[in-house]
Amino acid sequence: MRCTVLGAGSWGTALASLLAGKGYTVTSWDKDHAVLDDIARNHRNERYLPGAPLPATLHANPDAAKALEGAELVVLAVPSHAIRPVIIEAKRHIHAGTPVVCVAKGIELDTLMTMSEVLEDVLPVPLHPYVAVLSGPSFAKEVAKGLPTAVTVAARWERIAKQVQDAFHTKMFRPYTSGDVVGVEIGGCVKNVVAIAAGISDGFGFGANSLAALITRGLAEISRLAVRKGANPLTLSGLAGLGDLVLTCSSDLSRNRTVGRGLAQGKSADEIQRELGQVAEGVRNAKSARDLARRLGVEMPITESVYRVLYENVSPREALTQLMMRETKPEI
Ligand SMILES: NC(=O)c1ccc[n+]([C@@H]2O[C@H](COP(=O)([O-])OP(=O)(O)OC[C@H]3O[C@@H](n4cnc5c(N)ncnc54)[C@H](O)[C@@H]3O)[C@@H](O)[C@H]2O)c1
Ligand SMILES: O=P(O)(O)OC[C@H](O)CO
Repeated sequence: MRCTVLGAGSWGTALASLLAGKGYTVTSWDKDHAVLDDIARNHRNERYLPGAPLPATLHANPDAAKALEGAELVVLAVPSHAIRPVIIEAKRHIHAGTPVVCVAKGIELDTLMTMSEVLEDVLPVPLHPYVAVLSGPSFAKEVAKGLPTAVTVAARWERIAKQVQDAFHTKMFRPYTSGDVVGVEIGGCVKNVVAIAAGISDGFGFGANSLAALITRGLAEISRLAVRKGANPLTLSGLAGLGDLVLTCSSDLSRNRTVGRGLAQGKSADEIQRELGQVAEGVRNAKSARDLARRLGVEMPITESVYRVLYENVSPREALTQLMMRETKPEI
């Protein structure tokens, strides 16, 4: 099978490496030509996955048309804010009937569309059923090391979800299928925002009680938003919901959690992101998820608090006080 992975950052490279390792013919594309050069010449991506050897069968091409030539599977692995421009550019090179798998976790600013909604907005109607999303607890660094990982692949068409599941399945990478595209997307996106709150909590030296409360109440508000968008609530207790939320809130590998820790130390989001040198989707998603929640009339107090810290100059301490001192209410 010929696969094209658009985006050669940490996640795109980890997945491209996985697919190439299965014997598929895989080509990576990115706007950063230095990264592509490193992949093609040295079988490395020192910028995003330092130290990870990549299969010699993983190719790289800076020309999107050539990279997409003959693709039977297209993976979109750029950050969520780049999905629209990238698919606008790529669509004329994608043949009808080719599954397009989005692995970015986000809600678009301004339009407040999920990634599959953005793809359906750009792609011609006959291609819509071929859109899939892959999400779940999956740090690129661990996948690149071949550590056991399970994820969810959702598509409107069961046949497409199954096709994508088969394409990614290995001894160490186990995808489950789902028909609940929006549930998988909202879970994957909003967990990044809750992870920032978890990082703040950790940065303040708060303990296990706080973390458990954030994960549980975070899941409650993620589920409220997802259900309001038509999701099955059970999806949110799966890999793309609770699974990814627990992972991201509790591991130091998480970039979003790292942002939260930096905020607790008094750094600005810009400064922390510069230091990271990689995308932390929760920063943008705090705004888009909060705007979407307001538009749909869904209460999301943790998301609202993270938004205030990032966009309204409220100090993390003050945001915590506001969060804790809201009017008391029943749990469910
Ligand atoms: N890294 C992970 O562990 C991981 C795991 C699961 C999902 N994700 C999701 O995958 C998406 C990508 O994240 P990442 O970790 O690979 O980010 P990253 O910061 O490691 O890499 C982003 C890549 O996208 C490229 N890029 C950015 N804008 C572009 C544009 N307009 N056109 C072409 N290329 C562009 C950059 O050059 C870079 O190579 C995010 O939505 C993230 O939440 C990441
Ligand atoms: O490092 P983060 O916080 O962007 O999380 C990466 C993945 O989304 C984990 O599943």
